[in-house]
Amino acid sequence: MSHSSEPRPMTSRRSGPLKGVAQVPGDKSISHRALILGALSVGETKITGLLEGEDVLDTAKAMAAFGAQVERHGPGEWTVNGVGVGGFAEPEGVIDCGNSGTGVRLIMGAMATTGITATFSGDASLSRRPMARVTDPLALFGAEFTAREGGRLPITVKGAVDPVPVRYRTPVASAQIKSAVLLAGLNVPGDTVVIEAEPTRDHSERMLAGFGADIRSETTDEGHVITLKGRAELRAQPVAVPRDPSSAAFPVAAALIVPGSEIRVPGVSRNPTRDGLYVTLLEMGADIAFENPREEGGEPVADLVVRHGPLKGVSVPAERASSMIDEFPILSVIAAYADGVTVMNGVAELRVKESDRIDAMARGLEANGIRVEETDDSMTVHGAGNVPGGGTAVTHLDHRIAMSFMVLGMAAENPVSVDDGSPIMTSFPDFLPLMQGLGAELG
Ligand SMILES: O=C(O)C1=C[C@@H](OP(=O)(O)O)[C@@H](O)[C@H](O)C1
Ligand SMILES: C=C(OP(=O)(O)O)C(=O)O
Repeated sequence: MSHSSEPRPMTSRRSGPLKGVAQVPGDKSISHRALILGALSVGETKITGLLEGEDVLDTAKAMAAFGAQVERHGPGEWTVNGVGVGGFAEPEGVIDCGNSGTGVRLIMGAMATTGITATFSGDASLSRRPMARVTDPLALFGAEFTAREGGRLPITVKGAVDPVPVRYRTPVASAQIKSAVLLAGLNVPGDTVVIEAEPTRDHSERMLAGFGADIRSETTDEGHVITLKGRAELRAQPVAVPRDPSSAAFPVAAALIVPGSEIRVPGVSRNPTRDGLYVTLLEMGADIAFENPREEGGEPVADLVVRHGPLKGVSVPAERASSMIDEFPILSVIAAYADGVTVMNGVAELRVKESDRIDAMARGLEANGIRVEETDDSMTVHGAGNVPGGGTAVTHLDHRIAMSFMVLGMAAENPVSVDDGSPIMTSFPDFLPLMQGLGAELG
């Protein structure tokens, strides 16, 4: 589902106190993985709470194109009857991954060690993003690639017929690179090893173990080392997808900045590899309680209770970046309402997301009266406690930029607009009604 719809301008306005319960959607990272591992398993995988955003629906279509039987039974309820590790059929058409870096990179990994050929494409945003970061390690298994200039999509992958195991150190902190290599390693004789300097989100490792793969993670002098035994047989498993902490960040941020707000966000994943925003918000003095901590679908979850209150600027250390990599756009909005300066360090990866997120946030915040400084790998927001607003931000096909500026407007002196809110459908299809239901004024 490449993003071809007409641009949808949106505006948000200063809102009264936000109140109520925000039922945010299922986790996007876990939803992709549930569909892919379901397709690589023998038997029927029942998924509940699947995110039905465009990114994940594109992965569902891709799994069907590779031969899995993928069916929707009701909201968030899906089944996947898999073809087993190594069982992918050659797809007839081009695999269009739309706006999704996770989708295209993980699926390329999953098919790179099967002896089939497939061509992948994406929308204008995905076609600008670097793919050599996955095609380089996948080539070590013996797969071959034909890419557009600069290693960009569209890319044709000729899977390795006799793949060899790989030991790979990721050059940047990226769960997508790690996951692509591990998924490729499933159909390889012997151990595939991924070494990362800093641990990144570990949903692939958790879910692979749940589906019966022999996988272990350890911290050694080399770093965080993950070892997967290949030629695994995956067994279908039920997957209950927890709610997405990256999506929860938007109503949470809105409640923190709109005076008088108090909201509840139930069942949000508190996986420590995803928790950096919440650690940072507590350092800023945010009033957030984590109630009923429990385990759901193999992930720690809690109910968040969030109240408006004063916030102060902080310095976010570079080591925390990977545990909140998608939350810097919304953190920069919260920082605009805080007292003092917020510095975000070690965030160079933001430049190669759906947009250059440092540039997109800096330009949009400036257009709304906020002072921002940037370097190659940092961003500094000067909070003054109030936001003039009145500007229009350009979203560059980036859902998180669109939602961040919609939240900015909810407490600004003047309305805040975006040129195109349609990319929100990739990760948070109910964003608009959910925020309106809490009392936010946007549309
Ligand atoms: O593995 C994943 O599901 C994701 C990993 C991150 O990307 P990188 O691996 O490029 O850091 C993140 O930004 C993306 O939204 C989802
Ligand atoms: C970076 C993101 O997703 P992806 O890389 O899957 O496009 C995101 O959702 O913020």
